[in-house]
Amino acid sequence: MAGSENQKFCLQEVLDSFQLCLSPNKEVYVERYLAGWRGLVKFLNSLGSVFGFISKDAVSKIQILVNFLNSENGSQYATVQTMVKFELDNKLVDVDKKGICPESGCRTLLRLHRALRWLELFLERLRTSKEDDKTSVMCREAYNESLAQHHPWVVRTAAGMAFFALPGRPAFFEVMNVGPPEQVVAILGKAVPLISEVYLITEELYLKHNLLDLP
Ligand SMILES: CCCCCCCC/C=C\CCCCCCCC(=O)N[C@@H](COP(=O)(O)O)[C@H](O)/C=C/CCCCCCCCCCCCC
Repeated sequence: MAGSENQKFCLQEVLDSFQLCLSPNKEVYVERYLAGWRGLVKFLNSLGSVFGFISKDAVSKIQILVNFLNSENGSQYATVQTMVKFELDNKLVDVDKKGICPESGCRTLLRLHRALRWLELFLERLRTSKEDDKTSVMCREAYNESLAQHHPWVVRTAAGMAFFALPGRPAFFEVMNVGPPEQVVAILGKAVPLISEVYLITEELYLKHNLLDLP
């Protein structure tokens, strides 16, 4: 993973990772899920240092999960489903909010899972946007509908300031490195349902085990 966040962004790679992260029986492979996030972090890094605090947080959460994957219990972290079962069975999750296991796999993945909902909402807005629509507005609306509800004022304020630094839609599409706008829209048309499916599978699993508000 070293240095991979600084390589050139490729949306197709991100799409492939999220596609490959679903097993035939709809389990979510953690390694592929994280590969998708690493690709997104590359994109964020290419937008400039103003997004550094966001990228740093995402990288640290990816790293926590990579450490679990590389640990002696690594095989239990192969899919989100096996991770949830393993951590719950072994009381490694702070379900009673007592401050134990503050960095469990379940709570760490939950943070990325909530961010995936932001991504889904943002990409859907981008897909249906017009040439002079503002990416900062699309990003803020998607954030307010999702992640913002889980962030304290100070994080919401910092995020809100960073959104102003987003490039306009044409420059944004260029950084996406996919081709002309019609091609960007077409690839987004594939990406959004895929991301939505991964999100829904994880959401249902977390809901079933009452894990959606882990501290
Ligand atoms: C396909 C190309 C277009 C889209 C590319 C999007 C690239 C986005 C890449 C990464 C997204 C960042 C994911 C952020 C994860 C945040 C997890 C989180 O909620 N962390 C907070 C809570 O953690 P704990 O304290 O409980 O451990 C933490 O406090 C957050 C700190 C940083 C601020 C997060 C703000 C997130 C704003 C949404 C992302 C905006 C990116 C804009 C780029 C288009």
